[in-house]
Amino acid sequence: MIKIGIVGGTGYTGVELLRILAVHPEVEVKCITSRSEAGMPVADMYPNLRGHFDLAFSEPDPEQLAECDLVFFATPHGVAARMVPELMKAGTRVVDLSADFRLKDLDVWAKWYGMPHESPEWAAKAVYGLPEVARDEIRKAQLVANPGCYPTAVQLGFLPLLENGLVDPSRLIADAKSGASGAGRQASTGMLHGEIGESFKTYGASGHRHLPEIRQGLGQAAGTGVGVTFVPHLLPMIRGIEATLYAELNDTADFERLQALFEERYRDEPFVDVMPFGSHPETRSVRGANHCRMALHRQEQSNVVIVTSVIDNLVKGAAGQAVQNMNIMFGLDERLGLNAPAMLP
Ligand SMILES: NC(=O)C1=CN([C@@H]2O[C@H](COP(=O)(O)OP(=O)(O)OC[C@H]3O[C@@H](n4cnc5c(N)ncnc54)[C@H](OP(=O)(O)O)[C@@H]3O)[C@@H](O)[C@H]2O)C=CC1
Ligand SMILES: CC(=O)N[C@@H](CCC(=O)OP(=O)(O)O)C(=O)O
Repeated sequence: MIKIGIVGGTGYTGVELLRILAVHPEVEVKCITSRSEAGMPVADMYPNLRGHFDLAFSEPDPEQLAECDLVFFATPHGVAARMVPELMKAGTRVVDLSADFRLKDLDVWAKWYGMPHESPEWAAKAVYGLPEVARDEIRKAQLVANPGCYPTAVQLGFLPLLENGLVDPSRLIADAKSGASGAGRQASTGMLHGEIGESFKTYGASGHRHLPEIRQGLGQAAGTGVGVTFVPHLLPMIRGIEATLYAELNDTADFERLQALFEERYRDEPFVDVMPFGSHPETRSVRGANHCRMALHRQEQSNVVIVTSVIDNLVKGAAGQAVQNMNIMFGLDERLGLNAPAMLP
């Protein structure tokens, strides 16, 4: 059994990790940390986990964490950068759900996250954990930077177009919407039901910290710098991201082969579903599931290809993708613990 530690077990992504790991046949969760709830049985706080975990939350203890085979960090930015070097020295493997190890340019990281990076050495060595791009590197990695939620939905939708040089990489648009769980569990006025219910708004339209992450990933796929306009929106729902992506085709004749190209690109990917041309993927079709569903569209007399891409921000956008990465790192079937279809309605 793989011995697992989770730092930040009381947050939304932490409890989602527990929900997935509760039915994973190859893992044993050894410690789940929370500073504010240390001593409280996990199942008292999260009754959905009654009967699955006997553990109580504990203070983060570097020695106890170093005894694990793999530690997930489900913590705010900055925590993993501080704690990871010691775990690396102990030979423990890490999947970090925060953004600490996602960006290779640490000046850019410091600008967006408002602090200097505390572990430049490991930021350089970390593997960006988008399995559909970096499966072989993830297999060998000691430290995996789990992608952000918006960057997952956006990159998966654009990748086939950019990898094949079919669109103008300088004029990409990602219009993305998220449910409120994307902001985490800590209380804030802006996230009260009374503030976001019956309403819909953009935020971060002049710049969001996922923009440099999206640029980095798409730039690698295109083999050149990309120009992306990324605008996030907050939806009055709990889970889910929908990203509507726009790109200008270099040659409209290519349109005919786009559907086949997308199907071929993702044919062997267990968690990417290319739906029939013109479909409208819904967030509820991936709710609680590790899938990204996408579809292609074209409007009459237009050279713009539209890709709509949906994920559950807490699953393929966070905890599910983290478990997928763990499965790859330990040579397991990638789908273990992640086979459940979405909940409908
Ligand atoms: N929510 C989402 O959809 C997504 C989130 N992420 C990222 O995953 C990470 C976790 O997100 P989320 O679960 O939403 O966050 P939450 O705010 O819901 O939870 C944060 C957790 O971290 C713990 N924590 C906070 N500060 C520290 C610290 N200094 N040392 C140790 N533990 C700490 C908290 O417990 P306590 O304070 O009691 O120790 C809590 O358990 C974030 O970096 C987030 O950006 C990534 C993709 C999607
Ligand atoms: C709705 C909402 O607030 N979403 C969050 C999503 C970001 C997130 O989860 O952070 P990571 O970079 O760790 O992925 C936001 O826009 O800040």
